[in-house]
Amino acid sequence: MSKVVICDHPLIQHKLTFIRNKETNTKDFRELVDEVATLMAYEITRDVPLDTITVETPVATTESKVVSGRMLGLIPILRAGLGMVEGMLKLIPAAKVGHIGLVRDHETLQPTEYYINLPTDAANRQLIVIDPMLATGGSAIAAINSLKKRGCDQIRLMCLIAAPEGVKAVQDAHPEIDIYLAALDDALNEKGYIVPGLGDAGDRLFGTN
Ligand SMILES: O=P(O)(O)OC[C@H]1O[C@H](OP(=O)(O)OP(=O)(O)O)[C@H](O)[C@@H]1O
Ligand SMILES: O=c1cc[nH]c(=O)[nH]1
Ligand SMILES: [Mg+2]
Repeated sequence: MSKVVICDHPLIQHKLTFIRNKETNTKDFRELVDEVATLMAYEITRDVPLDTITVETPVATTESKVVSGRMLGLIPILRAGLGMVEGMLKLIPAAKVGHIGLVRDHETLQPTEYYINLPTDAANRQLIVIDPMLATGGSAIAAINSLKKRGCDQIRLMCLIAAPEGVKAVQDAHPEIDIYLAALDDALNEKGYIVPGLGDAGDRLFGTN
């Protein structure tokens, strides 16, 4: 079974409080999501393989580490996943970015894919699917299905906030996928929103609705 990692660094938990607060305006919300994405990028890349190279310091020649040639790819789920991309690229500037557009029907909660554009070498990359919200899990599962259909098999999932229902659904559908979260919340409400959550991530990021 995969692991679920809660990135509970104090700075992440602090910023998440302001992200949750309904009084936080769009500009601050966007900046905070960006900052938390940077901090989570640090955690999700903790196990990337390293190579050893020789480097000359002003004092001596020494062996030192660099991130190995293994390539990363970021796959934000549109729209809300976009809010986390720049923050991650600050730490992983060489990553390529692919996009999957999914929208969840407000009544049925079923996701529909309306767009996909991946790096041509996506199947050779370690991919990180990014979405602030893991609610029923339908969108994350659909995104991972889409990636697997195109030959990608190195995939992990990164979300700000998840409901237990969403975590279980992803684990049932894709048991090998590791999930990185800033918080695991209590439940879903009758409208499919995470409680306590943060509301509609896309609307809060882009000022819609
Ligand atoms: O786990 P699920 O039940 O599938 O719900 C989570 C999805 O819902 C939201 O997207 P939404 O459909 O609102 O699209 P948007 O990002 O364009 O607002 C969110 O960003 C996730 O993609
Ligand atoms: O709470 C939720 C659930 C799904 N999508 C959101 O943006 N928020
Ligand atoms: Mg939305």
